Amino acid sequence: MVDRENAIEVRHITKMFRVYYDKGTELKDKVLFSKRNKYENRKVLDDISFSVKRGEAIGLVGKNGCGKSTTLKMLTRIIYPNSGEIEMNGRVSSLIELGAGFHPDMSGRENIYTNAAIFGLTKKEIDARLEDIIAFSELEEYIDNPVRTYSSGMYTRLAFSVAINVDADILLIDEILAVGDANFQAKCFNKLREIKANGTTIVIVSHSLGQIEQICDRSIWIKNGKIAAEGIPKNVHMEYLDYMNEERIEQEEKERVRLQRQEMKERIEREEKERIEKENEKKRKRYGSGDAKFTNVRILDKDGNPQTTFRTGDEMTLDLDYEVYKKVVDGVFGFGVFRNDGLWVYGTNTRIDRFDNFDIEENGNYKVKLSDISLIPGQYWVDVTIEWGDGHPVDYFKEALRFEVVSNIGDTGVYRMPHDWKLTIPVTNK
Ligand SMILES: Nc1ncnc2c1ncn2[C@@H]1O[C@H](COP(=O)(O)OP(=O)(O)OP(=O)(O)O)[C@@H](O)[C@H]1O
Repeated sequence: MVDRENAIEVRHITKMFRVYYDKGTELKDKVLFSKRNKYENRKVLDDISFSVKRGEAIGLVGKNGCGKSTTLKMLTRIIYPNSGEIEMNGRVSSLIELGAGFHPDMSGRENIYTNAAIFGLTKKEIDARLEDIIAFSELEEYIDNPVRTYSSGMYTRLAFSVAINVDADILLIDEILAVGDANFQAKCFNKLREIKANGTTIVIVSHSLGQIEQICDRSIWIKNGKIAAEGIPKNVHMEYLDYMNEERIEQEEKERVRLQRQEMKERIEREEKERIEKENEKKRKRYGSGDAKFTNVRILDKDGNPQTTFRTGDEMTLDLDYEVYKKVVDGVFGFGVFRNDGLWVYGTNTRIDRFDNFDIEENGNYKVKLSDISLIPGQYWVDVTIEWGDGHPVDYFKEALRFEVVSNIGDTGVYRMPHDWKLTIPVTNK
């Protein structure tokens, strides 16, 4: 011990635990990951040093899993650090694993003797304080029954009574004040203050910051394996609570970002699905046996130039190249015109137009001249087709061409019906 004033000296301790990976439950995961490294070494405490003066009471605080109990277990020598040193100056009594030394078949009284003996008390010393121990435990009626017949509360009461009556120099307590009923808790709490007043060194791990503030002179906050702060409990706890609050806000922020990312992922997936659907839709716009196919399709004006805008009454020509991959017997060429709202305006083919039967054997071209497109202004689609004689499609090319009709006349409907007015009333040109 470097400083005789110190009851506890912890110097540069590091503690690692092996954390085992979950290999997954499915056979596939087990096979895939069978050779994977099965664990990693997790550093729970990273080069921690602190000391506790004789008669001083300190509290260890920090969020779940930060290593408070691990520290206490190392002080009790239930476990050992991977590196660093711990020195304890005095007899240690620990309220960590309550009643760990109890024998279930022995009575409460017998267990008091064996347990107190472990703490180093002689039979005489135990005799002297037996009544106090039994009285504190409130187990007078049951003290000669085997402890296996005790409820967990009774068990805890007995263990606590022994541990605080063995006159230890150093008392290590892990969340002990959270056990037992409220009355017993209050009794333990008062007893601890009494023990402290008598000069016992105390180290407490508790989630109840209030309890630590009432008993301890100092708090040590452990965070990410290091000591984040130490000092007057109230001040350390304030800092710790601020941090926890910030972390909670950060968690909420993280959760918000996670939700946003999920939404974005879902949107991308939805858009991709829509894109695929559109693609399929496009594919559906062209179907047939594929024995022949349109290769180049366009609309020409009356001068033979490609054009997509026409006036009502203009001339237009559909100019369609096709390739043949397999002879189409009794082939039929056709076309249909649709307004962009889907209205079928017109349709015909070479069979309807009484062509003699012909086979489509070689690459070629066909043209359809529409000498007077008497359509009302709007957008129009043209479907072009190659079919077998029985009407089955070879290449049905839906919406292969688009054109627009413009006019400044202003009549309405689908197509301009040729018409003559004969007025019987006199008309005056103004
Ligand atoms: N025997 C062990 N093997 C593997 N990991 C362990 C072992 N004991 C503790 N740990 C891990 O070490 C870390 C610290 O545990 P410890 O019990 O010391 O935390 P704590 O601060 O007391 O938490 P709590 O407030 O929840 O009691 C945790 O992540 C825990 O899972």
